[in-house]
Amino acid sequence: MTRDDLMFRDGLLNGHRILVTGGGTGLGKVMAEAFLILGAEVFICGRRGNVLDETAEELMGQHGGKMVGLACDIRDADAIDDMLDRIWNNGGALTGLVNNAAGNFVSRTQDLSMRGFDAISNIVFRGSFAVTLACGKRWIDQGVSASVLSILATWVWNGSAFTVPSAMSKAGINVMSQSLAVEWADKGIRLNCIAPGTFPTEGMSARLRPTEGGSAFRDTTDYPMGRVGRMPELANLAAFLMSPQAEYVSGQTIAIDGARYLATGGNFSSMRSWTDEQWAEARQSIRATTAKDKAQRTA
Ligand SMILES: CCC/C=C/C(=O)SCCNC(=O)CCNC(=O)[C@H](O)C(C)(C)COP(=O)([O-])OP(=O)([O-])OC[C@H]1O[C@@H](n2cnc3c(N)ncnc32)[C@H](O)[C@@H]1OP(=O)([O-])[O-]
Ligand SMILES: NC(=O)C1=CN([C@@H]2O[C@H](COP(=O)(O)OP(=O)(O)OC[C@H]3O[C@@H](n4cnc5c(N)ncnc54)[C@H](OP(=O)(O)O)[C@@H]3O)[C@@H](O)[C@H]2O)C=CC1
Repeated sequence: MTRDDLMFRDGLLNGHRILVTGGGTGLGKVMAEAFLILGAEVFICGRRGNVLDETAEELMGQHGGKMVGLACDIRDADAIDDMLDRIWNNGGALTGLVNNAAGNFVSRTQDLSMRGFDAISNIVFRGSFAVTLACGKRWIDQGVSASVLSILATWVWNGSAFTVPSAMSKAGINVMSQSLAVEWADKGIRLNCIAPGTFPTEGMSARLRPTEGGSAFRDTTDYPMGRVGRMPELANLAAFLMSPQAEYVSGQTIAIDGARYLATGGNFSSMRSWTDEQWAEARQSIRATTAKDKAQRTA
């Protein structure tokens, strides 16, 4: 992304300190980059320390500023507290949190074990709540104003076949955000959500279109605009919601999907025609991706 991709003035986020969970890759990385360009000090967390370090180095090399990678598994409340202590003790309070980290894979629901359900919901539902709560307690104690942005999916409105644990978890975070927007409004804490349509990333393609390799998302015939999302489009919306100029916006969930959800539902219902063999192939491919990523985890 270049400076010209952003619609905001220089220094829009000067003085802000923002944590992006899952900020080492994909959408989180792009949002972290936009915040960095606009002057924020940015913290990114994830379980693969090397990925975080590479991202922080790459983006500071391109744009200057300060980005810090912190290895942390958001399923672990103690690890979250340690991470926040390190941030708070090195320069003060966060002023923003982006709940972006997620786990997901396509599966027929009858093929899921409870551990499979937990693998997703403990990151998306429990993990996002845990980080929001840990930050919220600190902000309320110290009287700090802050903005929380959670990255959902359009299926919070219509569900999503074959990604049921993710749909349930994202819907939960949607309701959390609406609830806390009211409960914490007089503390100066705002909560909003973005429901992105398709923004191709390695992490998502490998788990949601596991058998298509590089050809996933090349066919955009059922996309009303004839294309998938462009990363700077998402980054601009995120920067707007994180900026103090958006102070009166709270409790909202904004779709950015080129009207696809309105046209087609925007989810995975076409997988109803998959055979047992296709599901077995998908599962094998997803497992191989998870094993490769696990080998790099440091948290
Ligand atoms: C429009 C697009 C919207 C995008 C949304 C996104 O979120 S994109 C974001 C995409 N990015 C990411 O997802 C990034 C992060 N993702 C990850 O870390 C992994 O993909 C994770 C979510 C599996 C968690 O890892 P982990 O180390 O916690 O998990 P583990 O390996 O220990 O397995 C735990 C259980 O899950 C079971 N199970 C696993 N696969 C399948 C399957 N295909 N089928 C059925 N079950 C499956 C496995 O069998 C086991 O249960 P068992 O057998 O013991 O009863
Ligand atoms: N790409 C798309 O089209 C869409 C994406 N989304 C949402 O956007 C967000 C980003 O997805 P995307 O960029 O595509 O996928 P990625 O797989 O690139 O991003 C997920 C990130 O979350 C991190 N993460 C996963 N589990 C944990 C954990 N327990 N603790 C800390 N970090 C964790 C991963 O790092 P690590 O494995 O190192 O921990 C990774 O950096 C997700 O919330 C996703 O649901 C929503 C709609 C569409």
